[in-house]
Amino acid sequence: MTQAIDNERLRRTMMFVPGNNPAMLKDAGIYGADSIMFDLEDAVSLTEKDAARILVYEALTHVDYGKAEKVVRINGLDTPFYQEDIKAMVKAKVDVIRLPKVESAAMMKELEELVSVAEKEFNVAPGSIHLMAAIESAKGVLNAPEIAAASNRMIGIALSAEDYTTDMKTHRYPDGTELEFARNMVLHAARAAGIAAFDTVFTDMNDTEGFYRETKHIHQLGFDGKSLVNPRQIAMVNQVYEPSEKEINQAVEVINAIKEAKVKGSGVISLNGQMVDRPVALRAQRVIKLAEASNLLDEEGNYIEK
Ligand SMILES: CC(C)(COP(=O)(O)OP(=O)(O)OC[C@H]1O[C@@H](n2cnc3c(N)ncnc32)[C@H](O)[C@@H]1OP(=O)(O)O)[C@@H](O)C(=O)NCCC(=O)NCCSC(=O)C[C@@](O)(CC(=O)O)C(=O)O
Ligand SMILES: [Mg+2]
Repeated sequence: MTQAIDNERLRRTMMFVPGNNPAMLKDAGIYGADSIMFDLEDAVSLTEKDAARILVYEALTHVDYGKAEKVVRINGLDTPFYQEDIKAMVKAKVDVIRLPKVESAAMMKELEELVSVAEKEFNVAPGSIHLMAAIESAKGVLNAPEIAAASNRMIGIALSAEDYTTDMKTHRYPDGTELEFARNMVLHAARAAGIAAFDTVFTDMNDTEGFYRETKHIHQLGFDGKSLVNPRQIAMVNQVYEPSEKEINQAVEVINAIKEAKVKGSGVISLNGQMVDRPVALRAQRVIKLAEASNLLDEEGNYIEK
């Protein structure tokens, strides 16, 4: 049985941390990323795979990462490393295992099976380790809907544009046109399966303007957040996802109107002449969650200026 997945959890920022870098592993929790993604795959050279696995295991079992969600990107199913990776990460009770280069639901099912076996072997609560898939090829994009629905352990799927654009025989352009189809497929597949959607990494640390433009774009599309490679990117993503004063005040009004209607036993709510229905209420709840994460609400739940 899978343990409950918090689909409303904020996952704006999922920061890669190379698994072979002890200093980065030790400090990864201080930057305030919603999720920390320890990497055993492409940030680690072939000769360091075993050492990185041990380092990440030690970090997961000894370092306090506070409220951050702990994710590990293991090596792919076409490598000699993934079985040992799965065993070690399950034993360390990581929150989420991210499988790279996923092209089919069968790959996620294979991962699920191995995780279940490891949970038994290491006496870890059955169903407590959650999963996510990285979509990095044309085949993966076309199969995104079945991948997203492959397991009830899934928390989300992510687009990985560096490998994807290579597979598509192109590269990344500033306007991102080459990613639009993939972004929309990943997003729709995630939403249809009721899980989170993560946009790809942005690798030019000096192009702040380009990073801001891309983050605004994926926020508008509806992504939950982005994979990141550097702590300097966290504040900008949080800023883009921060609701405005107007949005917060409207959300507070909606939530208060719903509370009032409940007290009166009324099912239909009218706010300033507008009917408030379920989608409006759900959007308001998300705005409140984002406002809380940005410390923009006081104890009574009203907007406070920073
Ligand atoms: C980019 C750069 C070299 C820049 O270095 P810089 O030296 O200029 O960084 P600075 O800003 O100066 O660092 C200031 C302070 O922050 C510390 N710090 C920096 N980065 C930190 C971090 N990540 N975690 C914790 N700590 C960190 C640093 O140690 C220093 O600490 P201190 O000395 O104490 O002040 C560095 O960030 C870095 O290595 N990033 C991770 C790269 C990585 O993981 N790549 C693989 C994942 S992508 C991939 O595989 C493609 C993909 O698969 C993706 C998909 O699937 O989505 C696809 O296909 O698309
Ligand atoms: Mg990749």
